[in-house]
Amino acid sequence: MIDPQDITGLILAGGRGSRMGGVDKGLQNYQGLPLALHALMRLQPQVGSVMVNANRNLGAYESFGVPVWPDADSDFPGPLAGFLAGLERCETPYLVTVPCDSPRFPLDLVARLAEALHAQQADLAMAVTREADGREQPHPVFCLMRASLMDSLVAFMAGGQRRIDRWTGQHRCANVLFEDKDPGASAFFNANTPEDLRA
Ligand SMILES: Nc1nc2c(ncn2[C@@H]2O[C@H](COP(=O)(O)OP(=O)(O)OP(=O)(O)O)[C@@H](O)[C@H]2O)c(=O)[nH]1
Ligand SMILES: [Mg+2]
Repeated sequence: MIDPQDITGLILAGGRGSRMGGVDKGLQNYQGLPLALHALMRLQPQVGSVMVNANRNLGAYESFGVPVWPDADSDFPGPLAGFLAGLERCETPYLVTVPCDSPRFPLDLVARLAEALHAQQADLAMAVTREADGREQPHPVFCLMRASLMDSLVAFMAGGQRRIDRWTGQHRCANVLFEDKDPGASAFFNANTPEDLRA
């Protein structure tokens, strides 16, 4: 069993938001509150502590009352840079990431990832959903990992690589299937465009 207190939660809000016109996606309102604040409110009860990874408007994220860490590199190399920023600051044995733009992710996300990681003695666990055509769709930014993977990630990124699936593929990974009762209202819905936000 993994104690939730041994897990640090990280909200990934460090992207360019280019499909949303280059805005800071985590600060865009959804049902009256910033997207990243929705993520924070959902994640906080599931873990021991939470931090935010952001690269712009750091003061706005700090006003949520949790630590905020930017990427070490300021050239937006992708979500793995956020993983690294989190692992560098993580003081617990586990780190779990969620993106800032999925305000309805499951309330038992972390518990189920932790259960699978423990049961399979894996290094990582990630969420997977089933598409309408039966295919399994991984969601690698919903990822629980051992904090000891930091050295591996440093080496991977130092080699100029940035693809999440390439890195996770180097480790023993537990895939956790979340069945959506209503695929039209998926818990893993994410807002990439202004239209997504209004939907
Ligand atoms: N730290 C960090 N996080 C990133 C970076 N790029 C994307 N992310 C995060 O990874 C998650 C998934 O990325 P996307 O949904 O593609 O978001 P995005 O990159 O801001 O948006 P687009 O520019 O439209 O692709 C989001 O939570 C982003 O904040 C980056 O360069 N650094
Ligand atoms: Mg992107």
